[in-house]
Amino acid sequence: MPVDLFIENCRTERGTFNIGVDDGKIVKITRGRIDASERIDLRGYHVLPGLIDAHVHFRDPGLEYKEDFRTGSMAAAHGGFSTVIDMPNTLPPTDTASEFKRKIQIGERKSIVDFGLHAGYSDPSEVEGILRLDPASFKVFMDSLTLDKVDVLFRRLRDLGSMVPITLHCENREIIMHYCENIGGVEDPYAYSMARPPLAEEVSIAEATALAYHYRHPVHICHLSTGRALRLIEPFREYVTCEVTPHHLLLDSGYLRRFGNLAKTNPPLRSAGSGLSVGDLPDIDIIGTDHAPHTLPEKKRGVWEAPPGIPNLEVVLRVLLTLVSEGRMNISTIRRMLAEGPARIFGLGSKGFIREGMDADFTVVDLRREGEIRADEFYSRAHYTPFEGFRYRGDAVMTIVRGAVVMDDGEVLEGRGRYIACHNQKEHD
Ligand SMILES: NC(=O)N[C@@H](CC(=O)O)C(=O)O
Ligand SMILES: [Zn+2]
Ligand SMILES: [Zn+2]
Repeated sequence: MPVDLFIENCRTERGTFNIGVDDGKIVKITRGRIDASERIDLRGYHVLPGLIDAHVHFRDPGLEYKEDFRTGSMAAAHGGFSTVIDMPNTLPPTDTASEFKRKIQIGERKSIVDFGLHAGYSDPSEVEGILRLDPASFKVFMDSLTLDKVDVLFRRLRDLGSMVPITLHCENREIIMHYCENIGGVEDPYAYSMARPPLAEEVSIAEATALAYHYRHPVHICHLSTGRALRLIEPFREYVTCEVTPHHLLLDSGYLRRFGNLAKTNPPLRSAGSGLSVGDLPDIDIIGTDHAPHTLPEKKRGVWEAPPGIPNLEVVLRVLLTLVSEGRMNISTIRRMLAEGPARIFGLGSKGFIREGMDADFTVVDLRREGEIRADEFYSRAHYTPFEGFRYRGDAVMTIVRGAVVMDDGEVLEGRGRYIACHNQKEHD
């Protein structure tokens, strides 16, 4: 009985194999041949497990004018991602069981790649109903929620016997408000950065790690922005995982001079030398894009009114592969931080690895393909990036989701993304 698809000459870091795919799953990894209805020859390319971006904001529902599940998932496919995990700060927030269910339906109708969902949190009585819908985590913005409410979430999850992680945006609200008062609305992007100093992140991380340690509950810290923040996490690695974005890894506050609000993001880009660098990657669990699209008119507002956020789905892999081509990074780091790591932390049991029985998700890259990053070529609705003009060497040439090609040679095709139940084995029906 022929399988659906036979993918040959899949070069990976562990050697070159042929892969048999049937019903969306990897059914055979072999050096031999398999009878199949369809064939793809990947000679000359490098094959990664389908990449997973655990930190995207698709703005759907409620803010679709910025991005929606269709445009965001097309940007994901174009950027080489076969799975994303979407954040809950939509309108209304995805912090009730009914809103969570609604977003599953929106995603299954519009997404061309697979997706998980981070739940929001406000009412403790919603937690149990949301848990039944298999969220990747509960996301809390520490710059907008008081600690007593965060403590109630830890207690609720403990009482319900759940080990679903709590994902945190770590900036301390009181420190920010205090620094804002002292700076008083100066119309300069640097002033905005000074109002959200590294100290606000460090204090919030201290709170987060203390809660994780006290409750012995997994905590995932988003978009670390300084080396000091990374060192604060060190003693708590048993319970705490962390993420870095491409902009906090490679850009610094100097970019604000040239890009202004287009480089405005929370936490802010840090001064050269205090941020994170490629040398820190072994101590960091995952790379997340924090794909946070806004419109150009919104970004043209004043420094204090323009919304913070940078769209990175169509930038991150090109930037990382360029580091690989420069010998500053090993391609296995991409596999660890953009596939294995997110799958492990967020319980995507059928994804993250090229193994028999796993979903047939693949990101195919051409390590030699060169080009220049241009926001006007993005599938995202957000046509801006502080990486504008970045000359890259290495790009995604094919994205495969459960055996279906959703991007081929840079062109995004049709696709049917599926909601992925996290932290348990049952497929979401
Ligand atoms: N990172 C940002 O600056 N903005 C994010 C929110 C967030 O991740 O904090 C957004 O949703 O726009
Ligand atoms: Zn955040
Ligand atoms: Zn975010």
